[in-house]
Amino acid sequence: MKQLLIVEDDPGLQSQMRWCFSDDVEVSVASDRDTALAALRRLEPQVVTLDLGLPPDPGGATEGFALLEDILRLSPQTKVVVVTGREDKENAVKAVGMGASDFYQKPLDADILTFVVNRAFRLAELEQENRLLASQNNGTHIKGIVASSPEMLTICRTVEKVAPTDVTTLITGETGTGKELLAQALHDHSQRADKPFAAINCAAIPENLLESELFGFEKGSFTGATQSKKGKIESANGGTLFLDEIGDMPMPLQAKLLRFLQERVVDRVGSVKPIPVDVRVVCATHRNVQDLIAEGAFREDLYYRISEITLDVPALRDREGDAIVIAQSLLMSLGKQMDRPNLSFSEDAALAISAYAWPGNVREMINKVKRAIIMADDKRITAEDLLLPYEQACDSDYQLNLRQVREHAERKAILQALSSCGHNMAQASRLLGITRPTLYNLTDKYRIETSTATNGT
Ligand SMILES: Nc1ncnc2c1ncn2[C@@H]1O[C@H](COP(=O)(O)OP(=O)(O)OP(=O)(O)O)[C@@H](O)[C@H]1O
Repeated sequence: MKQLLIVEDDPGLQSQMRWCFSDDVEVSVASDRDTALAALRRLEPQVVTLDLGLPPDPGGATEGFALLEDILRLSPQTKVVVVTGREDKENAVKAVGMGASDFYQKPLDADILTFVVNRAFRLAELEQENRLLASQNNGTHIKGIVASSPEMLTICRTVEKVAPTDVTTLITGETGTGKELLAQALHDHSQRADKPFAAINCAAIPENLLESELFGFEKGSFTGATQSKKGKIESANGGTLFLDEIGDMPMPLQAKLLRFLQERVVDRVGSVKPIPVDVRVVCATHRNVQDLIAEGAFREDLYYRISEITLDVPALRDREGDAIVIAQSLLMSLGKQMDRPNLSFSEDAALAISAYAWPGNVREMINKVKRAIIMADDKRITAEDLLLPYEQACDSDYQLNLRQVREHAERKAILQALSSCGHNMAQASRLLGITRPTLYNLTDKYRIETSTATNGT
């Protein structure tokens, strides 16, 4: 939602100015410097109109200039439109020199004022988009990958280095972390980019069909094989073959794949004539391959073949700062696609996004952002729209104001005390220096689970 703060000490002008703006702008008013600063902190307006002649110096401009400095220091991205008297060009120019984005001269003309203010909103919006794009491009030149965490930027750099080589690469990581995206990036950044990228999900195809899918078959090799068909490996010739969920490949096929990787020829089902194929192989799995080897479900020799280079993609919760930049980028792209382009996250949503553990990683985030775009009542998406638990936001480093800092600290101390004395409420309350009823009130307030605290006497 567009937030406009009007700083004006004349009540008549205040209400005239209020009426200039349509419903899509939320207008608030302040008559002096302190009220204006409080509103700035609370509402974070994108645009402020600032009458330089404020009390205690309504005839001069000292208080107005002091406030202008405060605003630009506290919130440099806020666009300040300075309002001056008709003869007061000098101060207007000085204000712009100090960092105001524009000026407007009295007497009030509704058309000009809305024009100037809307231009300031547009500028604020463009700058916001720019900041977002700059943070997305933060070191990664890989299409589709949004990242700002050092962990992910390192992975992207490795991809850029490894891509031009032909080494067989294994990408591991939880589901939805972007393994397929990275496999595609390895292809796009290689000499093979203009050749096919053929992907196959080894877990999605029934065991009896996987062999012919991968290696192809000759006419008449089984019932229903009315003509010969190339397999995925052959169809990737010259390009890249992406074997997703390689950990789920059945043992007999692992042997056949190993032979292919060693000899670089495929034997179609029902054929005795090996066909040479030139592909670069990239594999991925969300499973722990070492465990599979220990269980006897994966061939160790195949593992060494496919993991000449391994990229271990961290879970979203282990990438500091990535969740919020990816969520912002998804909101922009999905918002446009779904015809709700001007949505933004409320503070509680941003906090909840950073604090949530994202077990389904980016895939889960895509679903939640899509849902929120549909559910949001106005321009601000809340934690509730995202179906994220608000209390988890307390774990975040982002703190909006003192209340939140205090609540965060209180909640953390209670959780620590409870866990250090085995959820014994009496002990925990002594440790915290409060009474047991107070502790119960606080655990209710912060919705802290006390069900294990049955022995709290
Ligand atoms: N860093 C990122 N920036 C933007 N989008 C991302 C990022 N990582 C993943 N995505 C998106 O999230 C979705 C899931 O990614 P992808 O399919 O690559 O994950 P995966 O690890 O291969 O998942 P699975 O193991 O379930 O196959 C895709 O739509 C992808 O575009």
